Amino acid sequence: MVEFPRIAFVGGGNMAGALIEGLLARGCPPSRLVVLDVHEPTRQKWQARGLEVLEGPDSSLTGCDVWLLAVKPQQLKEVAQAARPCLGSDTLVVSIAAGIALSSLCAWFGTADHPWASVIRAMPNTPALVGQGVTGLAAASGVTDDQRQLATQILSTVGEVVWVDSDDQIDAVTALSGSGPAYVFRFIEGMVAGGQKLGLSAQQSQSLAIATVAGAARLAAQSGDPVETLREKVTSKGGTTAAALDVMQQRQFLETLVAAMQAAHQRAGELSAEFGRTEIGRAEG
Ligand SMILES: NC(=O)C1=CN([C@@H]2O[C@H](COP(=O)(O)OP(=O)(O)OC[C@H]3O[C@@H](n4cnc5c(N)ncnc54)[C@H](O)[C@@H]3O)[C@@H](O)[C@H]2O)C=CC1
Ligand SMILES: O=C(O)[C@@H]1CCC=N1
Repeated sequence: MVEFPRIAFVGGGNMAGALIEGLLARGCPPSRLVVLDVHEPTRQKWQARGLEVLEGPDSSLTGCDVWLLAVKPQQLKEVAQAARPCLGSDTLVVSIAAGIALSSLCAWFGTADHPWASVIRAMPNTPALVGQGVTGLAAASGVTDDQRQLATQILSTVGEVVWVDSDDQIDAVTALSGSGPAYVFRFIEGMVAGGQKLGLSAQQSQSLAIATVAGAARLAAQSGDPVETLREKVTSKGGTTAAALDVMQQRQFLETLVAAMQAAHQRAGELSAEFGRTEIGRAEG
């Protein structure tokens, strides 16, 4: 990125932290970043890193090119209502909140008659913290190509970006890669527990499990082979891997994973129904 845009993080918690650390690690000057957070220790933490911090919306927000909304879905509507008067004429609003639809965001930042056009929904994940994230993005119909490029530039500082065609698909992205690191961590926990049961120490099991997951992911990314082929290459006929995979199949490992993702997807829809109502834009429009 030639020049970093000025970005306001609305909510400076875990996920904003992953993105901020990623941006800083990639050379974004702290002076380009603003954090608005109601929690004083969080503000102090970012202030100590050289960022401008705000307790509530003010004109500093108006001067930012991008607002990156990183509060909980439950808080977003109220936050939008409070911050809306500070929008600049060209502010790009990027929300990472799970489940909150583009149509709600456009209504909250604009009015029922004139929804805010410049809204992007993004779903990053926590490996952003180490520059290995992946973010799914969908844009409201009024977003310009330059604004898409701006969002791509920001999120690609912390990993890959994948644009999808519709808002609905962001709920699927959430269930796959947004929540996905937790599935992988659970998988590693299981491998560590298994290693210990078989006589390895916790530390040995953890080193072996993490390196195996990281190495297998890299092989899948770099090899030209489909993952099915890679799996088959590990699995000798009548060997140890086949014995393990048989148990996984008997215990419906794949079906369990798919059902878990469906539950995450369903929860995204519920968050939208519970917290994505659009009355603010109507009432004040
Ligand atoms: N944790 C994850 O892996 C991912 C989370 N997300 C989304 O990111 C968003 C944030 O999640 P986390 O960072 O995990 O939550 P968090 O609880 O760590 O951060 C939320 C922050 O918002 C602040 N806050 C609360 N009310 C506020 C207000 N009225 N004005 C300003 N700041 C306020 C809190 O003090 C806190 O620092 C959520 O919407 C979540 O759906 C998206 C992708 C991945
Ligand atoms: O659990 C959640 O709701 C958020 C969204 C994706 C990851 N964490």
